[in-house]
Amino acid sequence: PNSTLRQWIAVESDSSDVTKRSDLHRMMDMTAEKLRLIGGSVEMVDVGTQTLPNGSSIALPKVVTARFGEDPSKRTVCVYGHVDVQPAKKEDGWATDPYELTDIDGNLYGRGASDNKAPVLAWIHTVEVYKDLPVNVKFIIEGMEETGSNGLDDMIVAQKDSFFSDVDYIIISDCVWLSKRPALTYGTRGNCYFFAEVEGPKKDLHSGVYGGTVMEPMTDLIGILDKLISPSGKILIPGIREAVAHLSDEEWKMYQDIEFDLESYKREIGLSQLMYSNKVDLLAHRWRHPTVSIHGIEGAFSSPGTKTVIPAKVIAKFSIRQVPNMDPAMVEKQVTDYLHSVFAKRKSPNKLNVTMVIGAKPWLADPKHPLYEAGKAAVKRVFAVEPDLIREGGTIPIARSFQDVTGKSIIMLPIGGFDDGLHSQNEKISRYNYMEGTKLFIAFLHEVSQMEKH
Ligand SMILES: C[C@H](N)C(=O)N[C@@H](Cc1c[nH]cn1)C(=O)O
Repeated sequence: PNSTLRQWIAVESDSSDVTKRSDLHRMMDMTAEKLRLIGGSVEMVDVGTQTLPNGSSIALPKVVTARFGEDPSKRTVCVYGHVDVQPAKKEDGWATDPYELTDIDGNLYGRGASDNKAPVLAWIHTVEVYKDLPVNVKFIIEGMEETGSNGLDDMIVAQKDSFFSDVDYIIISDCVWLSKRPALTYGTRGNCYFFAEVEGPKKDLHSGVYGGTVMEPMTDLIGILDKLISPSGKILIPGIREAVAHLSDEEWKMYQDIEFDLESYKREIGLSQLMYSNKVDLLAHRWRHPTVSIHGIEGAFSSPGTKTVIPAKVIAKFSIRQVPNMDPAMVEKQVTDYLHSVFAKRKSPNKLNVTMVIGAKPWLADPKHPLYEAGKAAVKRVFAVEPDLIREGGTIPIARSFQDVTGKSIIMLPIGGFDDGLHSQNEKISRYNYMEGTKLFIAFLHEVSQMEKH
């Protein structure tokens, strides 16, 4: 099974870098080809174009759909996944080439190994090994998940009464376990991703010649970024914290019952102190409270060495993970108004422009739904343990649209390990998780076939 994964990892299908768009198109072709090879009825759906910040447009990667089986007496599940990846360069600190699958001590390293190429392949292998599928299986595989699933919302709306009409349940395996214990996931945070641009002089300036005479765009930018969140994690944007759904006693109890060791969590990420020192607070702030993260500054000097320049234009990239009952449109207004008011106090002649480029909603399911009973039974069959019922701090932008538009129930069935390093250096999936995860999917399809119709 590793040879296809090796070929897939070798494709730099980075959806955030438009210069890699031909690789992404190739990745979608390879996905379609693989599904065809194992007997699927495959389509590549054109979802239009993407408008770039400079106003030009480029083709979005096609969405791959596939169908295996059309037996009306069987249930139909739809597996969603993605084959685009986050950026990665060897110089970021990878021990191996991120685009060459490398097998070390039972771990398969490579960008996209866990997020989400191996889980997608595990589903494909699941369909491949069944001689007679116990349920009909559909696939919907996209190439823009990492940048907000551009084009997919419209496609779902358009295909609600066609592709989705006979689908009973949607399955997503694009997340990871919380610990070494297998897990079922019933919630994800959403994400509002912002660009804040501060523009000043018409070109970069020598900091010795001009420093002290001009108000610097970078100083303005750092000044306003510092007003987004306090050092203790309190979001300072008015209205954000007020919208957050209250933590119920039942939820508190669920978190309390989860086995989760803060010391190993610290060890895993290499920190001696966390924002919260008790389990419930920590899990709640990972899963069901919003947070602000600052990702980078375009236009800033970031190479090794020294450069004494005042950058003329800098663009900060930050995002707010959001939760029920926050709303992206509201967050966009709250953040934009707030940053402009903070900026105004600086009395700077520079120009601030704030734009929200991704507005993905959070998703929450009922973990008491029978689909989760099927998931528990499958986990017990393969791993001989009860799974943790968890939420995911990350975002699967399309999850909420699947729920709202199609009205179908969704389960997230992760197979990635807690330490897979998604979006980070040395991303991997273990052979154990990949192989046992495939068995889990095989068992899960059997359990779904035994479910009463809901
Ligand atoms: C959970 C999933 N594997 C993932 O990592 N998704 C991305 C999607 C995203 C959100 N904003 C931009 N991309 C994530 O949570 O960062």
